[in-house]
Amino acid sequence: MARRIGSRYTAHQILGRGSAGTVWLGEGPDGPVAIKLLREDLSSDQELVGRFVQERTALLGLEHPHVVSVRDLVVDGNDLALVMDLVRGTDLRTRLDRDRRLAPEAAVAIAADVADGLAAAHAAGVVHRDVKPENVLLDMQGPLGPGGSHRALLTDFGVAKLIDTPRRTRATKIIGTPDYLAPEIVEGLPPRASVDIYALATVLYELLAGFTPFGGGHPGAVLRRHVTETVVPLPGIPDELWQLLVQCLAKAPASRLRASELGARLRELLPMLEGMPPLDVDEPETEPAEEAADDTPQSAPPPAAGKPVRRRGAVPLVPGARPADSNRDTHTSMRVPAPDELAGGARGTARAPRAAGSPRPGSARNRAVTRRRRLALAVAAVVLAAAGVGTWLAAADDDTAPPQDSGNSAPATP
Ligand SMILES: Nc1ncnc2c1ncn2[C@@H]1O[C@H](COP(=O)(O)OP(=O)(O)OP(=O)(O)O)[C@@H](O)[C@H]1O
Repeated sequence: MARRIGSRYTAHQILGRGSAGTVWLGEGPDGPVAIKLLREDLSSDQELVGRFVQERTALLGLEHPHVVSVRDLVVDGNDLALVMDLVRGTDLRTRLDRDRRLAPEAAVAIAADVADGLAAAHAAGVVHRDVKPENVLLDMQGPLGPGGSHRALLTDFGVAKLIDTPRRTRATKIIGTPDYLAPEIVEGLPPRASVDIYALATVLYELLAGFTPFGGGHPGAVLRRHVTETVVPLPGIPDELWQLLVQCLAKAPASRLRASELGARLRELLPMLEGMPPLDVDEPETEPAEEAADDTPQSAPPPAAGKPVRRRGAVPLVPGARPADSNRDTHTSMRVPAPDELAGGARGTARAPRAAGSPRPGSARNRAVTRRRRLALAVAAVVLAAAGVGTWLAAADDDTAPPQDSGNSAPATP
């Protein structure tokens, strides 16, 4: 059923729902548009409405081929709406759900588009703060790009910032999507442009691998990994691409590339990646939920003991929000962990991509492989002990957990 939004727009049909509201296919004076109608509890918040109006210029000013432009802001009675360019296509999460992994050329082309969009935003002083596949739209009506990829456009600019008002989120709270949160945010520092680079590198890793570098298990474990763990190389990834990922996933924000440079470097890699098939990587084991300590996010239902939890996110962007027809819980709202919580605990760590076909940790097959290796090691121990180097074996005993560097340094190349 059609619905009037302000005096100039009509919303015809729901395109989808997110945690902040519903996106409608609509019509305006200049043709079709997408209208994001914010949830009623948000639109009735006077402080939030004030911020929308204040940020109007920044939100409306962004024009770029890889950014979904906001055309208008409507404040009308109980309605608070963002009127955007309509993108005829799908979002990158839907594409990933369908294909699981993309060929490196297509993945890099999409990431380069997003980097270019970010470069324009950062030049205008706007930090996105919520770069993730859900916020990348693929234009399926335009011409195809490298590797058959569709043009990618970044959407939802400024929305995270607007909703993240001091009253809603005290300084000790983290707002965002755990898998894509830069370590400095986890540590409570204010988000700068480099958080978008970290999030984009996480998205690129996910496009290549089919999972995020630090995701899996309870959101608290995910946040800790961002701060303490080093990204583990993906089997078969070209070295130049890996180095770029590592640089942009650096713990130190200053070590990451700027968006414009990242876009240019990614495009330089495209010819080299032409025709390369998707990487042959299996998803690492998801940790059981009971690893969650006392940092259960607000409003998240307690997971059943021992039951694996879903890989992404926990609770909506705004406490109390529940996407009505979406099964994607993509945001978290948690307190900033204390330093000892971030540093401590091996639980939920030691995730590593496995080459396809290699056994999962803890599986029967893995235990059989482990037994065989232990036997081989025992035999080797006898030989080595005879040679007087038996101590070497003690260090080599744990063959199931890959080495994890908890520092900030870049890992070795694959
Ligand atoms: N400008 C647009 N043109 C076409 N479809 C859009 C547009 N913006 C959003 N959509 C679609 O509307 C749906 C909901 O988008 P929305 O931005 O509200 O949520 P989200 O980003 O998926 O989740 P969240 O807001 O919780 O991060 C998505 O499936 C997206 O594909």
